[in-house]
Amino acid sequence: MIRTVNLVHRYGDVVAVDSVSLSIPDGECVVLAGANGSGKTTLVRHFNGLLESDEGRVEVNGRRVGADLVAARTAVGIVFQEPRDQLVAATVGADVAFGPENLGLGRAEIDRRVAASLSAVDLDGRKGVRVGELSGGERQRVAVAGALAMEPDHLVLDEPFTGLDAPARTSVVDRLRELSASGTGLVIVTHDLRDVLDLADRVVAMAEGRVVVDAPPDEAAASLPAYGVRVPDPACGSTSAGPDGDGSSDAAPRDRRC
Ligand SMILES: Nc1ncnc2c1ncn2[C@@H]1O[C@H](COP(=O)(O)OP(=O)(O)OP(=O)(O)O)[C@@H](O)[C@H]1O
Repeated sequence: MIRTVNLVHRYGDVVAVDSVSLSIPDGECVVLAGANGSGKTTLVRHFNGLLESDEGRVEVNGRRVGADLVAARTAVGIVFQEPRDQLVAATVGADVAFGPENLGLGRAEIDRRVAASLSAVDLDGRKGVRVGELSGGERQRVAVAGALAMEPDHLVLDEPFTGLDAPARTSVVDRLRELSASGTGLVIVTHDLRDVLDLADRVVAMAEGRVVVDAPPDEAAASLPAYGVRVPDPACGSTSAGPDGDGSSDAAPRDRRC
């Protein structure tokens, strides 16, 4: 369980997260939506202690995050927007092994985790491949595998579809669907719900640092465009976004999907 209580984060005069209280039970798939700058990334960086709060607190499994960072980072894995920046080793296998090695696990356990994590993202047998030879979608999946190798209760993905073409997006969504079905909690950060709405148990939307929507997807969908969040068009072939979103690219044919 991830829990924030009246969490406030400021960057100088900017209140990026403004008194957010949120509980995310184990196993739940939450889509965290909102326009650019609404505070999503800042909020999730608190989930495993990458930032310190100005006010309020964050707990993971009932413990304050700052009191046990290793426990928080083991329970909550985060994959950021640009996976290229997160791959730390030369080969796929070495990269995925990096986290478990830092936990001080034995070789057999590390090898088991690497194999299971690569299998979960459909990259079985690719551990010897050099990271530089991977496509964008494959790099994203290696980043997810690296987080999975920590065997987290919750996997947080910040804009996991940025820069991916349609087949790569589909591949990542398929993997996320399987992970969710196998019990891993997911928090998917996005300003575009087209790929993920049907995965979600719950949609939380932010605007100006506050939670403005917290509801099941069917209920949430109608109010999201007003907060700059693209939602799938039931007629298929177009999307809608409010004035605060980046709906300017909606008309681009390459961006359309059903
Ligand atoms: N390192 C930083 N220094 C100063 N201001 C920041 C910093 N990071 C974010 N901000 C500001 O905090 C607010 C929230 O930003 P944040 O990145 O958390 O929002 P977001 O919803 O994740 O946006 P995006 O979708 O663009 O990543 C914005 O006003 C942003 O400009």
